[in-house]
Amino acid sequence: KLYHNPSKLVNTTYDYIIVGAGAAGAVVAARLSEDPRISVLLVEAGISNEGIVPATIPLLSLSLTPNTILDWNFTTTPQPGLNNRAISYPRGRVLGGSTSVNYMVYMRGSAEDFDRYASVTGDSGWNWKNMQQYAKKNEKLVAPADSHNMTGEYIPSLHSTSGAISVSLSGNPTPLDSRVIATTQEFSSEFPFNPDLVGGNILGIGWAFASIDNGTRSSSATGYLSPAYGRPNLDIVINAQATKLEETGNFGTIPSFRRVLVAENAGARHEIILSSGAFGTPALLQLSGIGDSTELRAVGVAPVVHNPSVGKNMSDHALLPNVWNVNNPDTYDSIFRNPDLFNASMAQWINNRTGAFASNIANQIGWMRLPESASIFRTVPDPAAGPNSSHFEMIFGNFWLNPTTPAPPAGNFMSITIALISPTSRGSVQISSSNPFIKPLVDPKFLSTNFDIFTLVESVKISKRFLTAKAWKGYVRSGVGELETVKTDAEIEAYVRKVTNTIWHPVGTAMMSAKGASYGVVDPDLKVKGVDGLRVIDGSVLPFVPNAHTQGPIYLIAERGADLIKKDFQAAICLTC
Ligand SMILES: Cc1cc2nc3c(=O)[nH]c(=O)nc-3n(C[C@H](O)[C@H](O)[C@H](O)COP(=O)(O)OP(=O)(O)OC[C@H]3O[C@@H](n4cnc5c(N)ncnc54)[C@H](O)[C@@H]3O)c2cc1C
Repeated sequence: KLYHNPSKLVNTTYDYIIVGAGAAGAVVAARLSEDPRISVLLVEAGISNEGIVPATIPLLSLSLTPNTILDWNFTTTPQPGLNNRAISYPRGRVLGGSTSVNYMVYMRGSAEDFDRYASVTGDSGWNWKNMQQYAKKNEKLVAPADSHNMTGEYIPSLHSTSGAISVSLSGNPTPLDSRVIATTQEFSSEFPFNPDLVGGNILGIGWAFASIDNGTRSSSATGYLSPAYGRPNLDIVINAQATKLEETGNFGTIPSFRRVLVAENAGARHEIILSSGAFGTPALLQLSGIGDSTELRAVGVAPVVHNPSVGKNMSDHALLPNVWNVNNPDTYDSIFRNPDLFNASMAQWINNRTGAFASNIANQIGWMRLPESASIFRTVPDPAAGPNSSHFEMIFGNFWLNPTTPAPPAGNFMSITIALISPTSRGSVQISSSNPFIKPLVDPKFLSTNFDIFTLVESVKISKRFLTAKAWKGYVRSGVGELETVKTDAEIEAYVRKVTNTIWHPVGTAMMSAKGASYGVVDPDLKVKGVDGLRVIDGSVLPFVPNAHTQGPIYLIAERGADLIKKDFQAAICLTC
């Protein structure tokens, strides 16, 4: 049952309470409630996704954040690496969490990402091979909105057609498509074509998948929660911000936390699962006395469990929007600017779910490495997950793809927006008050290392080289702003620091580590270290940001997390059976 107000909840005790209905929380709620013996409460601070039409139209995802009712509206602390700019940092606050407002690019990560998670946690269950069973439960490959023949754009055997989230190739061709692919042929050694970006081998440029079903967003709310709504053992409460977890006793010498404050007190017989995302989860742990004791005392929170790793180790993909003027009116800029074209695109989408509105931001993306001879490797070890993982991503947008700077009133554009995939900067999320309604300080420490700035500087030169292929002759006119004029490394660095922002993929703030490790927040089974009755299942457990837009890997983590809980539940009831 869906409750709109936490004070109306009839039950106050459940087997499991999940805090946060985003990518991960929705998966866990749906999977646990498949078992009719398990009662589940899913608590979500935001509103329902039902009836929010722009959130269903893929291209309008650009309008959903920042600073809307669907967004937590975080802002970073001033970032020295970005000339002290404080940048807005959207997070979904709605059923489906950030999957209801995101740009829908869908990947799983590189095989090496998951193998590294397995090796740093000492749990082979996180390795790529084992995680493919969860990829199968998550992905449902469907036809693109325009039903075009997909031959050559993907490898069918790498995909699942039976999972919960609908995934498709772009259903709207753009003038960039043939040019990007022709460049992979002309410059095949530097920019090789990748025949399928989802299968774990991510290097190269290929066709992008998106969580889109028949021209409509597929989110954790539509893919996981909607089919579970009628279950009598699942309650969902929205407009309900959890403000604190309460200590309920102890298990041996360690404290138990099985109650959560959501207007009323709600208690869990088995566990509370924090799925509040990379900002919400560490904040809730800290508000509940789990964190660095000195830092907690400084803001008036009584420490219960000293764990200095809570809120630390944040990593994210910094985003560098490189935009060029092009000689073609057929870019999305025209649609956004011209009410007649906008209305025609909307009418087409309403009529048959096709056209520009049925697609997301990019039809092709590329995953690139710095050359092995790059001078940075003389002083810095390669931070990538392995030799088949990337240092940066190229996102090819048929428009002004710069989320933080509005497009000018005239002109047509293309973007090669760069995401820094293997950053070495690490930031933090830290409450500044014991008041749960005061937002935590979010400090990603963007571009605070030599490796990060080196990589983005090189990526500008590499992107410019990409556009020297024959396919772009007569198409690209000039770089926008300083992009056109910067030449020396110092000039490019100044440009990078001026325009870089984020692609909103924060992870690591409640990172998992091996059992018994002296750092980390959760064990490999996602249970909070030094605490009984509490797990974290969301992006915050990932120790390194993956080679992917993060929803896919987080869906997979959540599928396995739900499996781990179900096994423990079975074991617990068998003690008494
Ligand atoms: C604008 C934007 C664009 C993006 N584009 C892409 C993309 O194209 N492809 C991709 O793969 N990824 C993308 N991402 C990232 C991706 O969506 C996230 O990595 C993923 O959704 C994170 O999953 P999560 O479960 O950790 O957190 P979330 O999905 O953010 O869910 C956390 C949930 O917890 C709720 N919550 C938080 N605190 C509390 C509390 N105290 N009480 C109750 N509820 C609480 C939140 O409201 C939210 O619903 C994008 C993100 C954003 C913001």
